[in-house]
Amino acid sequence: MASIMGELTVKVIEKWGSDVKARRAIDVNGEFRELSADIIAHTAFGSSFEEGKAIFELQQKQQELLSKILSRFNVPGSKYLPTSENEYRKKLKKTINEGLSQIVKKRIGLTEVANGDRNDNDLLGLMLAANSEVLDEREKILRMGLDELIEECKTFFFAGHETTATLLTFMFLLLGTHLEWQERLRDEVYEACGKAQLPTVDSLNYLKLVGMVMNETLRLYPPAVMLRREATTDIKLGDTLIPAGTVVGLPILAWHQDEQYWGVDAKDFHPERFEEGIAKACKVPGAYLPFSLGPRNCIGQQFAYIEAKMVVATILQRYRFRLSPEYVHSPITVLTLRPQFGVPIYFEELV
Ligand code: HEM
Repeated sequence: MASIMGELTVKVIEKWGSDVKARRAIDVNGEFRELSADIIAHTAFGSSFEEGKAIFELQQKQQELLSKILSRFNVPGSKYLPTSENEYRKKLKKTINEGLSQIVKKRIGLTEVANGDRNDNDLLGLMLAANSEVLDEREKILRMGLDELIEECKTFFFAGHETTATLLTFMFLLLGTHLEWQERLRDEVYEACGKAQLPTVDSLNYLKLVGMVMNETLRLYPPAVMLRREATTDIKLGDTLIPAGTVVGLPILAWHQDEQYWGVDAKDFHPERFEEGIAKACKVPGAYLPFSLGPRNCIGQQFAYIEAKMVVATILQRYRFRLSPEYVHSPITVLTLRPQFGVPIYFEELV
């Protein structure tokens, strides 16, 4: 999986060649969104990645539409009216489900007829393998149907694509303005991974400074700025009663930048705070939750760490970079956080 991440990153870098030579700025937000979509399509669907990516692109349209709907006042029941927007929404959903259903059915067919011709190491293969093992009565009940498998594929793309792209984008914004940190990270990458060869998962484990900058980026720019939880029973929090059925918003971004938890430099880029790990960085460790906490926390956290380290290390090996003066700072939330006007970066090839 990690080698695919590295190979896809190199492909993207090669595509930048003419812009770099002509000293044109590159919007890394667009590039990282495409790269993370490619990575998740390959790791989720293996050899069927092209079909998977086409479906993911439709899912992206669905996300943008949902964000638009959520940001305006909606009359209850209006989603059932035969408006052109509602028709488009339904059509998108149908096309996505049919496309994914075909990929899954094709793979089930391959699994049954030609064992040697399938790739079980991708996410879909692993899900199908786990799904076909019926060990006892309890597991039989847990088996997923086609609809559930399709929903899982959609969740993985939705949850694992924009989020990692946001992390990478803001990391480049910060490293493109804190050039001394960029140099420190590059030295670390050279030492752990060498100057030219693709980093391995083992070598990524030695990238402590890269990990600190990643944690600090997720603190300042958490891709999920707000989480919601519904109280299933009446709950007392201090003196406040939260009645069952109440939806409570958890303001992650506000907690991540609160001086009472982080100190007076709460709004500044200061990766050293993570030198001794996450638990020691904050006065209240539960106030740092870019991946949420508890039983529904992020299942893809390690995947995201490996992906981000691989992309950053591969680029640092080859390029020095700085933020373009054209950059306009205006982060917005379109379900996840993103820079409204992109992040233009000038790259310079290292010889
Ligand atoms: C920097 C990258 C990422 C961030 C910041 C992030 C953040 C989160 C957060 C905050 C949640 C909890 C949502 C909630 O409770 O409402 C979540 C859930 C989830 N994430 Fe991630 N995520 C990232 C990358 C990924 C990746 C790469 C994958 C998949 C490969 C992934 C898969 C999931 C899934 C499947 C869930 C739902 C878990 C459940 O409901 O049980 N995430 N993520």
